[in-house]
Amino acid sequence: MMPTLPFKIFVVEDNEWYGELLVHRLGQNPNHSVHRFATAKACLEQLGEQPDFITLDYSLPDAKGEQVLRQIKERLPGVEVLVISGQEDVGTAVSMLRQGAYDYLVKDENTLDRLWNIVGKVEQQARLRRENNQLRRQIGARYGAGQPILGEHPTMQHVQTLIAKAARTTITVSVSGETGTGKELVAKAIHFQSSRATLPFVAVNMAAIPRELVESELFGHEKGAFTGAVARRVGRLEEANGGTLFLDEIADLDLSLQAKLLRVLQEREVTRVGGNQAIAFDVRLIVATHRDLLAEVQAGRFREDLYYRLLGLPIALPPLRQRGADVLLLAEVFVRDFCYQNNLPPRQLTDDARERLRAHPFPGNVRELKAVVELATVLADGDLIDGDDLPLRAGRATTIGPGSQLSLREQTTAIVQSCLDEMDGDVLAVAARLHIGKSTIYRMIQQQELRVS
Ligand SMILES: Nc1ncnc2c1ncn2[C@@H]1O[C@H](COP(=O)(O)OP(=O)(O)OP(=O)(O)O)[C@@H](O)[C@H]1O
Repeated sequence: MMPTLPFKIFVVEDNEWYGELLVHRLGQNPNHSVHRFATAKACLEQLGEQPDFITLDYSLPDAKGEQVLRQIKERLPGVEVLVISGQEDVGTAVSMLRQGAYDYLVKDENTLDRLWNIVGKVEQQARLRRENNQLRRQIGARYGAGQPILGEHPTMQHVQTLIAKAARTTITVSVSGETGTGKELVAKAIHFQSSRATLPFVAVNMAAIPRELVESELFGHEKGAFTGAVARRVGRLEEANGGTLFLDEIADLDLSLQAKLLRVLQEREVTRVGGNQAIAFDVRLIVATHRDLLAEVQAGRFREDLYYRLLGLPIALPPLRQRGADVLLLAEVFVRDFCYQNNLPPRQLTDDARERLRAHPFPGNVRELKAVVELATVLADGDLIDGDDLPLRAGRATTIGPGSQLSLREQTTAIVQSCLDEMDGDVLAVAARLHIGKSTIYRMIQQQELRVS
């Protein structure tokens, strides 16, 4: 049985006698916590208290009902607002209901009874919603939504700190890192640690959708908008409403669509393809890319204005080969989980297997490591997983030198990093050894190209 939280009601009514009457009636339910405000301003200032229900007098001394309702709905879209008016006016009633009011009552001898019934109904709906949310949270935690991000390397600890900070607000987050470094996992972690955890998490991979379909996938379309649009389709943005939209491989978005996305994000309204009605939405945006987005901007392939709109809080995931002993920690957890899920007796990595894992560059990062150790677990004959059981392919060359497939910039970073590691993070000594400016090294550290353990 879930605990019953008090049902918080705000009564906004400037007539003191009538306001107290409402407070008294609503306070007869011991589970109600009722507060009265005589002005719109006083109520709006206290919205941070997250009321569950608001009764709003249409004619307040400092604002009209429409204005107050709009401001309440902008800040707390989920709260139900009941408008109470001194006189019957069908036009006003319709307009308030259109703006999202729950109901419209005229002050008469039946108001208190009708109010009591309405509050009872809203309270029951809110309780069911809370229970539903709690169950979804539990299911989410059990079935992967709350999958932990493993890693003890300082760079990964820093990532964890940034995730926790990002989760506290709705700031846009841009995650970067090579393929398989865990960008989607980070996006999910932010979502499931945030207050939106029980609302949708919608992931869209820009690289996976045919170019001509991206627009309707994101923004939706009306029936008949184009050949093949046989029915109306809600876009992914609308689908994510209230929750989080994760746009993976954002650098693959066409320039023309970049302009449209920017407009939609700025206006917080989307119009389906072939439609003419703007639909307001509220989503937290997380974007990811394995490319250097700034370089894409410089090359003219990504709009600068969109880049700044999306940058928000940047989280850079280091490649697995730069996470030291994390590779072993991850490997052991993957082996243990795989054995458990497949009813196999527990299996251990031999020293030889551990050494080979440490030495492998893992161009496919954590995804590759997981596949490798899971296959090795299947291939191993006994309780031990030996080096020869590991299907390690000669991956992308990461060595430094003329034959390397790394870019000049990546090779430079690798050289400076290895010197930094060797010299225990002594920037001045590294600068002297490599004949480069210390500020260059500090800048690379600040931009998280280098790490100092
Ligand atoms: N730190 C980690 N701890 C545990 N599992 C991880 C970690 N990082 C990645 N994984 C796992 O590795 C796999 C790949 O992760 P994910 O899909 O998040 O990577 P990605 O960077 O989004 O990849 P891509 O660039 O190809 O889209 C997933 O199975 C994920 O659960």
